[in-house]
Parts: sequence; C-alpha cells; structure tokens
Amino acid sequence: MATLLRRPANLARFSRNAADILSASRSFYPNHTRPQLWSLIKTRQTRSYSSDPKRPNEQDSGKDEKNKKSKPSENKDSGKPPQQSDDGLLNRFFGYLDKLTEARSLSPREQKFLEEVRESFKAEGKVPKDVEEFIKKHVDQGQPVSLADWEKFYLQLRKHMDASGKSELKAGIEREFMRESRKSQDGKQKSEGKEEPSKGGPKMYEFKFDPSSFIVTSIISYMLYTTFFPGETSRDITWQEFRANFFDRGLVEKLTVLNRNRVRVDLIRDAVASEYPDTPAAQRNFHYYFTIGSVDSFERKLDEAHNELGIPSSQRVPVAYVDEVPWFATALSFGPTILLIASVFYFSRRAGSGGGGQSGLFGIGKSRARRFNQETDVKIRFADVAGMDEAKLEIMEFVSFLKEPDRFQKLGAKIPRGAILSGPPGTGKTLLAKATAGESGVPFFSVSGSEFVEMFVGVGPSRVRDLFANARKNTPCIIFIDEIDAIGKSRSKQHFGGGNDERESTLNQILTEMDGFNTSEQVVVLAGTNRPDVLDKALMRPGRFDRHITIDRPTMKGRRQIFAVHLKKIVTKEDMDHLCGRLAALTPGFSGADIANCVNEAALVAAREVADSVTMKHFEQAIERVIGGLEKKSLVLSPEEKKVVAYHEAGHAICGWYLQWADPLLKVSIIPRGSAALGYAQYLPSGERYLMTVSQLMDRMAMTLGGRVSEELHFDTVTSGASDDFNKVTRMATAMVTKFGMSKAVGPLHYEEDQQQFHKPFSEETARSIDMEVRRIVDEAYKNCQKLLTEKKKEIGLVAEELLAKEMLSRDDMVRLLGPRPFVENKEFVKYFGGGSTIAPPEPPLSEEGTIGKDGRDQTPNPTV
Ligand SMILES: Nc1ncnc2c1ncn2[C@@H]1O[C@H](COP(=O)(O)OP(=O)(O)OP(=O)(O)O)[C@@H](O)[C@H]1O
Repeated sequence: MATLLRRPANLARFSRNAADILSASRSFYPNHTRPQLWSLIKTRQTRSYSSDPKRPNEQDSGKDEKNKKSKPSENKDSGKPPQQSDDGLLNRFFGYLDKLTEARSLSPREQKFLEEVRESFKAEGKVPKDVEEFIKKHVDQGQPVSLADWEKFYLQLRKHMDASGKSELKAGIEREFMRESRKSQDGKQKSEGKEEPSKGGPKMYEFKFDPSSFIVTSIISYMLYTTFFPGETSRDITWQEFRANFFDRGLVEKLTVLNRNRVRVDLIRDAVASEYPDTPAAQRNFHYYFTIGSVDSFERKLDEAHNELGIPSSQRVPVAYVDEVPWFATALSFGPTILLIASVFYFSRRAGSGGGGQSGLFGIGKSRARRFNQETDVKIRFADVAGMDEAKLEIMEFVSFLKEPDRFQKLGAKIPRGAILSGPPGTGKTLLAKATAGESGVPFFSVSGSEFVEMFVGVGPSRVRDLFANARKNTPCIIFIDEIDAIGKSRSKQHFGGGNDERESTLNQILTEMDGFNTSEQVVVLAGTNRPDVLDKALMRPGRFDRHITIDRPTMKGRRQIFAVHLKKIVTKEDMDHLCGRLAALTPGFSGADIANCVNEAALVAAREVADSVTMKHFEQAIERVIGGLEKKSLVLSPEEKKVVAYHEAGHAICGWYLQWADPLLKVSIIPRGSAALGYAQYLPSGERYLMTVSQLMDRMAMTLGGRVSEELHFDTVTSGASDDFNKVTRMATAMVTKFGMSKAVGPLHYEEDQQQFHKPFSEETARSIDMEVRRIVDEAYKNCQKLLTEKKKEIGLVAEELLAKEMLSRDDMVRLLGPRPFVENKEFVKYFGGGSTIAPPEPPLSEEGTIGKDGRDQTPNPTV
C-alpha cells in the first residue's frame, strides 16, 4: 500500500525532472533539433571525458569491466552468450542522466541513486530493454514523454536496482521522493540538494473531516479576519474625499444607499486603476463607504454636485436604495437564545447520564427502574429471609410459576399477576421480593413509586409504559414497585383537598398495563406498601394484584430466627441459641430492620471497646441505644430534679413489682436519654400478648400513674414530668370505652376516630358518657395506685435512694431490696432472665392503645419526670 502511495509521487518527481530537462534543452539550444541536441551533448561529454582525469565511477566501472571479462560466470546472464555492449546507447543514457542532474539540483541521495544506476549499467555494459527504448524514442527521436512512459522508465530503473541488491538505497530514495512530492504539493519548492535526508520514515498525519467543526471554524475565522482586517475590502471616507477624489473626476459608476444611513461607492475600476495605480480600489471586491445624515440631505448634496459639474440628468450617477440586514448583528441577537438552548441541552444530558437508560431531556419519560441481573446482583435467597413463613409460602407460588409455567398452564390455571406486600417499615418486604427474584432466577426490576412522580405532566405514565415495555422484553421477570402508595392512592381520597391528575393518570397507566398482560406473559408485579388501607380498590382487584401478603412485625420466634440470620456475620463466643432467644425476648416490637441495626450496633460498640468478640453486654447496650437513643451526657440535672426523677421512677418500679397483672420489670434508670426522657422504667411483656384483660389494662394504667402518685406522696408539689404518662393512660382508657366495649355505660360499641372527618361519629350525649367513663376508669386506676404506693412508701424510698446512688437498677437489685416478686413469673422470662444477670432494658410492651410511635414501634421510654 505504501508503495502504491509513493509511486505517483515518485513518478511526478521524475516526470517533472524529465520535462524540465527537455524544456531546458530547448532553451539552451534553440536552433538545434532534438537528435542534434543529443549528439551535441554526446560530443561534449566525450570531449570532457577524454580531457578530464578519470572519474572514480569510471575507474570503478573500468575495473568492473575487467572483472566481467575475467569472470564471465559471475555475469547475471551466465550461460547465455554475453550481449554486445552498446557504448553509444550507454553514453547517450549517461548523457541523459547528466542532463537530469544539471537541470535540477538534486539531493545527495538522488544523486547517489543516479550514480548507482549509472555504475550498475556500466558494470553490465548494457542498458535494459525498456531504458534502451526510452532513450531511442525520447532522446534520439525527440518524442514527448508521457506519464506512462515515465512510469515504465522509473519501474525499469527500480527493477534494475532491486536485482542488483540496492533495496536500502531504493527505500531511501523513495522516502526522499515522498518528502519532495509533499513539498511540491505544499507549493514550497525549496532547493532539495541542501537538505539533509530525514531520519526514519515519513510521518503520516491523519486528518478527519468533521463538517460541523469545519463550518464553525470557517465562520469564526471569517469573522476574525473581517474584524482585524476590515480595510481589505472596504474603507470609510468623507463626503469631501468622495467628491474630490472620485466624483469630480468622473470615476463613480454607481451609489448605493444602505439602510438609509450609509452609502457604498461603486467605482469604474479600469479608470481608477489608471488614475490611482497603487490604490486597492481597483480590486473587484473593494468599496468605499461614507455615512450620510439623512437621505434627503444626501440627495440634495448630490444634486448640487451634479449641477456644479454641469452633468446632464441623463448621465447622472445612478443611486440605489437597499435595506441590508447585517448578518453578524443578527447572529449576535440570536446568541443568547442559542446559548440558552445549548446549555439546557447540555445540562439535561449531564443530569440524565447518571440514571440508567437513555439520558438527557429526551430520556425523562424513561423508566428509572434499576435492573438487577440474576447472575450478578440478586444473591438473596429465601434462607436469608427469616421469620415470615406464611408470607414465604404464599410467594413461593410465584417462584414456581416463573420456573415452570407449564405446570399451571396445562391445567388451565391463570397465572397470578402480582402481589402486594404490606406491612410496617423494615419488616422485609423488599427483601422478600428480592428473594423471590433470587430463587426464581429471573431479572428483577426495582423501582420506587415516588420515581414516577415528576414535575412534568405525562412523565409518570410514560415511565410506567417504559417499565412494562422493558419488562416484556425480558420475560420472565419480576417488577417490584416499592412504596406503591405514592402513586396508588385511592382516587376518591385524592380529590379531598385538590386531587392530582398526574398521579391519577400514572395509576391508570399501571392498571392498564397490568390488564395488558396476556395470561402467558411471565411478568410478575410485586408491590410494597406501608399503607395498604389507602390503596385504590381497582389496584387490589383480582387480575391485578391478586395476592395480598401481610408482613407484620416478627413474633418472638420470628425475631429469634432473624437474629440467627444476622448473627451469622458477627464474631461472638456466646451460645448462639441462648443469645438469639434472649435477644428476641429483649426486643419485642422490633422489625427485621431494627434487628439488623441492633446487631450491627452491638458490633460497633464492641469495636469501639476494642473487644475480641461481641458479648451479651454489647448487645444489651446496643438494644438500649436503639430503644432509648443516645445517653445524654451533657444534660446535668440539679440534685432536687434528680431526686424527683428518682422517686418518680421508683413509683413506676414499685407498681410494676407489686401489681399482679403488670409486666415484669427489667430495669429502672435515671440516666437521661434521647430527646425527652429524663429516666425510665422498663418492663418485659409476658410473652406475645394478643389479648388483654381488663385487669391487665387496669394494672398497666396504675403502673403508668405510679410516677405522679409517688411525687405526690413524697413532695409538696408535683412536676410536669408526668404528662406523657397521662397521655398514655387517657388513650388506654378511651380505647377501653370506645373500642374494647369494656364500659357498661357506653356498651359494646366501636367508634373509630377519623382525623379527616369533621364530625365525631357519635352524639353529644354519647360523647359525654364516654368522657365520664374514661374519667371513671382513670380515677379507679389512680386510686388503686395510690392505695398500693401509700402502703409501699418505705419501699419507694429504698428504691429511690438506691437509684440516686447507682443511677440504674437491675432486676437483681430489686430482688435484693424488695425480695422476690410475689407472683408466678412467665416461663420464657424465667428461662432468659431468671438467672438475674445484668438485664438490658427491653421496650415497654406494645399496646393497641396507641403507644405505637411513628415507625410503628413504641419509641417513648416509659415515664419521665
Ligand atoms: N425477615 C427478615 N429476615 C432477615 N432480615 C430482615 C428481615 N426483615 C428485614 N430484614 C433486614 O432489614 C432490612 C430492611 O428490610 P426491607 O428493606 O426489606 O424492609 P421493607 O419492609 O421493604 O421496608 P420499607 O417498607 O421501609 O421499604 C433488610 O435489608 C434486612 O437486613
């Protein structure tokens, strides 16, 4: 390829030299015909050869000649009769080479090449056939040299050099020609003989033609050129100059009034050139301009000038009027708009590139669902999801459907479209969906409901369409829409206070898409929500989300299993079975996420202490921290306040100890924690409690009021610290009356209090009787508590003083101070806490009455001062 590229360049170079020689020959010897010319050259050469000392080449060639004669076997044509040498032809060829050398100053390499050619031919004593023909035809007969002739000639020389092993020289020459031909293309024909041959091969530069950058570069160059060299095509002059230099001399051909404020002067070029030989005005594109105040004054002045010169109206200089739009100014006026569009485009591309799929402004309607690839991403299996056996069983069916659809289809069963996983936060809904994908070995598209909500209209439905289209391309697969309540809220409820058309149309699109699946399409849609109650009924109907899987907070058994899953990754020397059981008992109401957090927190506590392994103590600290929040070391109470807190907490503790149906006490503390609690008493619910008796509720209320009663018994005044206790007690009592049917006066009725309803669901009369009943119940609980604590005033003092000294009392301390609790304890409690070791504080029992916090778990530690 390189040779092919080089060849035209070499040919061009050779033919140029040859043409030069022939033309030079003609000018040197104008009176001779070409054969005469060459015979002249020949004689001159013969003369010079006979008179000059022998050239080294000739000496060498003489030697070669002898060698040839002495060693005929070394001749290339050995075996053939040696060809008769044609000295005349050789000499004519050498003469031609001389002429070639003289006509152009060749580079040393080129000269060397020709020398080599000369030597080589001389050594052989003959010229090759083609060269012979060339000489005869073009030198002897004077026929013109065509490019084809030169190609043949050049190839012949090359062939000869190849045959005589001069390939290195040849390569050098070719490089030389290459360089020279490039030079000649650039139009910079320098003297080649003075230049050193370049080292290495020629550098090849690749130019890629980019039309857009070419246009932009051209425009910018033109603008710069016209800005910096405006005088090249135009020049401003005054009216006086115009008159004196051109108008009065009759050099003006035409005047053009531009935009009514400037005049372009067209001159009679030839006349201007002869009048002003050095002026640029003679150039074709050159114009003079002058400005005018107004068209009227210009016309008046022009008329006057014509009149002064006595030019008849038929021969007056013609005037044209043109309104030109200056393109540069126009382009500038569009500049800000173009800039704005360009930057919007650019930033939208950048912003979009973060998300998957198509980027840019045009990708806004594309789904943001993350696709987890089976082999790489979804490593979760059902074994990793603990404590929700029923939910797993339910969802297992989807796995078998995705794995072996035939089993269902052949019996004519319709495949379930999807399932809604509902439950409190952190209970493992996403985990279960991932495990379903992991088990079934299919791609998993995960998206959050809020990702369909954008400020642009139509984006939500478009993303839904895109998500489902993607899923259809990847069947079988699972789509998981987390927090579906963000878009799937009941449409009737949305209209209360405004409504949201965009959300509604997104929901409609989901409904349509789910309807759009045909029964054989293996796309399962799972959705997670914390609020199944607000979802649109249409979403829940059979044929869409067929299955409703409720995932509640784990039971004691579930917690134990979840702890077992998460403790696998933790380094601990504790007995695993006992540890899991004890931790599960300590963490009623914890969700899976809480448990995961708790285990991690314990490992962090251990690491902070630079321990080798995580011990029970670390777990208990972690649980305490998760429940109560951080210890508030910065909060320093005054001694009086501390005393009040101690007696308040001691009141709770004594109630919990001596009331039969109260939950067993685990820990009392007056160390401030979290945001509001100055102290707390903690109890362990006696097992999983699904039903509560009146006695249990009454004892729990009495226990909650214990703090305030103790304050009353021991101090002259009471504090504000019991307000949270009163809140709990009131809610419990209200629930007993309005929901549990535990009041004879109100009867077996259930009144749901709906925040969104303006009217209460009961009459004024009922409201009054509810109020009275609630008051009666609380009063009763209060009296019980007061009675008990008055009896146990001494014990309260004991516990409070010990608390002031130690700040925290465990169940052991209580046993030491008060003796064993006078009631039979729960079996599980005895199993894990009967030993009386340090007891971590579990959360107070969950109660239906609304001690549940924002996240579904009661986060308020029991009574504060
Ligand atoms: N049953 C469980 N077994 C093991 N780990 C669990 C379980 N439930 C929750 N977890 C842990 O809690 C983490 C959070 O769970 P996940 O995200 O599935 O909760 P979620 O119910 O989807 O929460 P949200 O409703 O807030 O989206 C999981 O990554 C896992 O570590």
